[in-house]
Amino acid sequence: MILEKYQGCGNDFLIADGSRTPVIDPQQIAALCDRHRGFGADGLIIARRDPLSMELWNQDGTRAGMCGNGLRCFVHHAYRKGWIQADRPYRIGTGDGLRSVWICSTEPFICQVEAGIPDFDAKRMTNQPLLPGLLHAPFLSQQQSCSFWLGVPHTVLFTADPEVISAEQARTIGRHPFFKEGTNVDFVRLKENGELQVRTWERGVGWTLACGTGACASAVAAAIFGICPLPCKVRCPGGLLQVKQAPDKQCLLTGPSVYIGKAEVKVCG
Ligand SMILES: N[C@H](CCC[C@H](N)C(=O)O)C(=O)O
Repeated sequence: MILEKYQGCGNDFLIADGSRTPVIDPQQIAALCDRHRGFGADGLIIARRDPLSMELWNQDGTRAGMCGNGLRCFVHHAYRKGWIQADRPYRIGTGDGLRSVWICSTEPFICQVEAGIPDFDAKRMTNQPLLPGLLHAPFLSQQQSCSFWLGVPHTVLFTADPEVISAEQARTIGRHPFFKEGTNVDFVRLKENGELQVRTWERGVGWTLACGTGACASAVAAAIFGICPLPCKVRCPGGLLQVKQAPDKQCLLTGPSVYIGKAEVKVCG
């Protein structure tokens, strides 16, 4: 099996061609993504040409419906393979529905993707009976935060310094039983230069250098709380992403991606 590696702002993915890849199980995916005993990546994407679609697996072998940076890396891969051209938009199937994508430039490779329409229905996030309105997880009562679906579950917390949060603190929120499928957790601060600083603890991974849907969720939450308007720039530990929102509320994520190289691996079934 051939694996090709890409990264978008340091969120890195192994991409396997779905038409040639043998069936790989979650344990094999976790082994390939292991940073010490495998190739190392935040996730593995099974890419298909006909119809254009991607399937995302997290580093720990769990499945996720959507991934903003993974979709940007998929677009880069599809362009390199000649599956798509740079002159028009395409629709890509994901586990959370179809998404439009546009290539902005090829050297460096920059594309814009639809990350998702925020869904504020609390029932997507929790089975707990709640009052209508923006979901604020009750166990986070001391912090300015909200939880909603944006392709995958997100909880955005505004904090004085995202860098000082421990993995333990983040994991406690991300795996809290209040959330029926867990949640990605985005720690956010408005910088003096107007950018949003975002550090994301991802479900199935841990801290990542960037999270595309997390950048969008953070920007949407910042606009709701009146912290900064959209469009905005999101500074992740691994680079800069741009987020805007279309009139239909679809979040549009723009950023760079880099092709790293390929590896051949024998998967024993
Ligand atoms: N890194 C991704 C999100 C992956 C989602 C995953 N960690 C989950 O929800 O299980 C992004 O750029 O949007």
